[in-house]
Amino acid sequence: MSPERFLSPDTTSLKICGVTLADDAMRLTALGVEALGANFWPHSKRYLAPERAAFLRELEGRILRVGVFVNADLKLPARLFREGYLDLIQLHGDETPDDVVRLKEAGIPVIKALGVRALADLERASDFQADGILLDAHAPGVYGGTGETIDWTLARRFVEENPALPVILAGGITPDNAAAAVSAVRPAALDIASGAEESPGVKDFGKVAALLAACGQ
Ligand SMILES: O=C(O)c1ccccc1NCC(=O)[C@H](O)[C@H](O)COP(=O)(O)O
Repeated sequence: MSPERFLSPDTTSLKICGVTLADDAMRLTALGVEALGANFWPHSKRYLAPERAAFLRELEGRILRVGVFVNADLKLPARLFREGYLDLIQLHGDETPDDVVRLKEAGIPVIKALGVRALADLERASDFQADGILLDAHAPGVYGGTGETIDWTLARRFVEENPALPVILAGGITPDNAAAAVSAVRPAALDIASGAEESPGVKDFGKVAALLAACGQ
């Protein structure tokens, strides 16, 4: 799976975020999940230390491997991309438009996450020359993985007003509301952490199967 295919608006792809275990990554791949997220922010409940991430290299070409970073020194995502751990970088903190440009100039595909409370938060999207924008709950200090939903009406309007911009919808998506999220927002992808796990960093494959079905797979 290439970043371009994952971000294509033709269908809604599924990204399961916060993977910490090699076995979970293999099972997601075997089930045909398009993308997994590995969280390299040390304060996350789903933190994956780079020295424990070797399993990601074995999955090259079989599932899109997305690295989640929060206010990191950009040398870390650049190194993990260059060394074949990752296919796409997700900046999920207070990164600037220049941070995105620096990674893009190094040939690294990037998506930028925005915490959404109101229309003004969405207006920041045009500052970033990212390959896609991820809309998540606004979560000061925690940054993500909260299980809180965002206003899907605002998200749908954002998708309609930016037809050339891949939009990934996150925040509080579960097997119970995923199909409704797809039909209300029609994003390029759904991104799910807490709604796909039995405990932080440990995936629940009954939930994953239901989420795949909700995305029409
Ligand atoms: O999941 C985390 O712990 C996390 C912490 C800090 C930044 C980002 C984080 N997760 C990134 C994701 O892409 C999640 O899928 C997204 O925030 C949605 O989470 P959830 O509402 O639990 O599905």
